[in-house]
Amino acid sequence: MNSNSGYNRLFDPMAETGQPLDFAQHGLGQRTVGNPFSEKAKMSVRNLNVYYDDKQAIHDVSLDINRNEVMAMIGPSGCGKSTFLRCLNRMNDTIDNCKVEGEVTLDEKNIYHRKQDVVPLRARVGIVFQKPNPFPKSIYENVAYGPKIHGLVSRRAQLDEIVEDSLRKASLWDEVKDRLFSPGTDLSGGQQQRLCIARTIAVSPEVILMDEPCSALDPIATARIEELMAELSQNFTIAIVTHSMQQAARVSTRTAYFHMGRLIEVNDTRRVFTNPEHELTEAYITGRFG
Ligand SMILES: Nc1ncnc2c1ncn2[C@@H]1O[C@H](COP(=O)(O)OP(=O)(O)OP(=O)(O)O)[C@@H](O)[C@H]1O
Repeated sequence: MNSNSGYNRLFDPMAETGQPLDFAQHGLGQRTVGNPFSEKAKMSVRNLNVYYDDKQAIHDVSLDINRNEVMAMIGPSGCGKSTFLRCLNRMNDTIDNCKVEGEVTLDEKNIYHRKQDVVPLRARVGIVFQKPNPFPKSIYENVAYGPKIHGLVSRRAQLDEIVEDSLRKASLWDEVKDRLFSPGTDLSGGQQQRLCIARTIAVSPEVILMDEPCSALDPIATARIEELMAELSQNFTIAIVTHSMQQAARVSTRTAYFHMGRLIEVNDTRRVFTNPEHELTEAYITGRFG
């Protein structure tokens, strides 16, 4: 990749003009490089634009997320990763000043269709947040709540089975099996995050969204969650936003690089971290900005 003044300016877009970089002027952001599309898509996003009041946070993003893959979303702070992720299960609907345009499909059905009920949608596309947020209820109730409200069980024995199975899949069962009726909030941060993952799994989602799920955790708890992601990807489709490039490299099969609301590059994770196609991706992964 050549070094020239235009290229160098990309590393510090504010430096010369004091204005955000004009992507059109640099011929950037007109088209995502790499492989944003796939024939095995579980979810497809087309021409997504997202605004907070008049400010545009996502610009014309199109991307497919495959069945049983772990897709990592990376990029500098404020580039729109979380906004994009929240569009995948309409969590942005809960933000008053947020407007979403474009199409997002799950198994080829538009999730923004006016007849789409968001409650079953969010059971099919679950989300785990940055900060573990167990309900102020017992460990058991945290996991049992979703299956109960979604009417997935009719008998107590069935519920017990789902709770145990979900806690096992979240790699937490052995640590909590003797204290299922103590408060979820008494667990350590890492255990609470695994409890939140168990809660998400309990309603049999097809896709799990994770928004920086390890940022509040220590390295040991982080390693547990990362191992878990590899196991979960055998049964679920996972999209994860992470600030940690090491984490993206460790857990994901494909990586999407966002920059100032644009999707710059999507490629196999190994390719992104060893031989990125776009100069902006290269600048980011080599630590020249972000
Ligand atoms: N509720 C909101 N109201 C107004 N602007 C918002 C809101 N949420 C996000 N934004 C803006 O939208 C842009 C994208 O934010 P977003 O949180 O999606 O980025 P991000 O890449 O996830 O950032 P970070 O890595 O810092 O979490 C930013 O400019 C942010 O300030």
